[in-house]
Amino acid sequence: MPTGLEVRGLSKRFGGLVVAEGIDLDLAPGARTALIGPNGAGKSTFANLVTGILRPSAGTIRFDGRDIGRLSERQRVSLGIAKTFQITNLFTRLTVRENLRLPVLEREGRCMRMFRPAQGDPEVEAEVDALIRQFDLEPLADRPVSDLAYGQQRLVEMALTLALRPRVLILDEPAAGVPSSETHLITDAIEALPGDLAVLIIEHDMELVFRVAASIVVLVNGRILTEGTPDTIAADPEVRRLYLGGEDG
Ligand SMILES: Nc1ncnc2c1ncn2[C@@H]1O[C@H](COP(=O)(O)OP(=O)(O)OP(=O)(O)O)[C@@H](O)[C@H]1O
Repeated sequence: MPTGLEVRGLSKRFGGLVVAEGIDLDLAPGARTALIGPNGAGKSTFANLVTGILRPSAGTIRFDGRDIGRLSERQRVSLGIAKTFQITNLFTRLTVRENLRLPVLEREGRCMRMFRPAQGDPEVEAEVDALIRQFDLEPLADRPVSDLAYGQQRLVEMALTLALRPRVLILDEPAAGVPSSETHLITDAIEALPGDLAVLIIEHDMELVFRVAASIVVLVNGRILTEGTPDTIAADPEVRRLYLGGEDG
């Protein structure tokens, strides 16, 4: 049985506007694939189709061989398909540690415990501590999220998503809005993700993309223009002309 995510012929129309057309994409365990393309190419739409936020007009989405195209977003999360939380989902007045407890408890179906102090639960605390260590957040763990630099807040966002224990992780513009002096935090965090996790990175920062991706898919006008290793993509004249800003770019 095939493992991982297998997308075939995925299409999406908004009225007469075609925003995804016949997209085929596989994400096996351990994949580090970047989805790049100009503004409006359909990258976020693709992510929303995979996570179930949007319904496709045509095509199939399989996970471990099972057709998941009709499952809700929540059902897909419980199977292990997760997209990074947006920063707006962080409780900025709560500490990093307090924020991280929430998805751990949520995953365990123990939301009710939020009404009682959760810090007494050693299993939850051990897991939260491990996430804090993984993302190098130890010195900040007991500070309110609002005290953190933007890049660090984006790390908390990634840690929150990892707390759901996904098998496929979609990072939707993880470096967007992050000052260049903090981009290394994001790159390092992506490089430190579990080796067997399948990761799809949607990102405009080409330095980040070329550092972390093993494979790059170029989307233009809702269609895959080309895909390949970073070296192949960097050398592709059409990609350079259409996306990377010309032959000299
Ligand atoms: N709900 C919607 N209704 C109508 N059109 C939409 C909707 N969502 C997205 N679009 C259109 O779909 C196209 C693809 O948008 P999408 O956000 O997926 O592109 P993108 O590649 O992620 O762009 P960016 O890099 O700017 O985030 C755009 O033309 C956009 O205007």
